[in-house]
Amino acid sequence: MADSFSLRNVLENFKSCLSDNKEVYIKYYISGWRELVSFMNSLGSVFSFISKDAVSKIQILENFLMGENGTHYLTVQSMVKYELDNELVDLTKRGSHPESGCRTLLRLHRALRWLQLFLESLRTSTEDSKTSVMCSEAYNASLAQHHPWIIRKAAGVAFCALPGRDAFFEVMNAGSHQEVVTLLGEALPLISEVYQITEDLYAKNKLLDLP
Ligand SMILES: CCCCCCCCCCCCC/C=C/[C@@H](O)[C@H](COP(=O)(O)O)NC(=O)CCCCCCCCCCCCCCC
Repeated sequence: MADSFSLRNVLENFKSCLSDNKEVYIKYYISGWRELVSFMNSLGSVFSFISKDAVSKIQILENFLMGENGTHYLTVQSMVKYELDNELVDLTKRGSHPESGCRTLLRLHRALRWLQLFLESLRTSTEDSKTSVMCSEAYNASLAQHHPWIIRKAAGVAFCALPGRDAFFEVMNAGSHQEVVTLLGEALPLISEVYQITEDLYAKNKLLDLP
């Protein structure tokens, strides 16, 4: 539910993501994204084209996880191995597997980089920092490179509708400004670790440019 969002829940999910041997559980990865999407929805309908796309990607992964081959989708590592071994991924151009788990997760993975940059700049921001500026800088340094002009344009319009820094800290629902900053300091290393493990795995398997 939109009004039950708390930054703490996001943190909990990303914490639960990592197994003892540093594999990434898809279940918690997508729960983390669901939390973030519910947060974004509470910010207003200008963001709905973004949340629709995120939800559809979360749903694709959830369907794999719940489906008959679900055991192969327990972790990002097992998914990559299973889909590659069974030639279930379109590697160079879109073909018979336009919605593979690998390419779908890659889209969220790139968005996780945006999140990491955005949260880091929120954490270190000062009273006169603007959320819209922090958000678009994080976007330009990450996701934007993968988006066509029209999406970049629409994203830019949406960013202008972001609440100011004070209100933003408020809706994160994690206590005082100082408490939010502390929590961000705890959350970021976890998010970064999940990001880096996925990035290395995708790089090793040459999956970073999946169509
Ligand atoms: C709170 C501010 C929200 C700003 C969100 C920044 C991300 C902007 C992304 C714009 C994406 C526009 C939608 C369309 C995307 C697709 O074209 C594109 C490519 O997909 P395709 O290869 O299947 O065609 N899709 C993507 O790149 C995946 C985008 C997933 C975006 C997820 C964003 C969730 C944001 C959650 C915000 C939470 C704020 C956190 C503060 C505590």
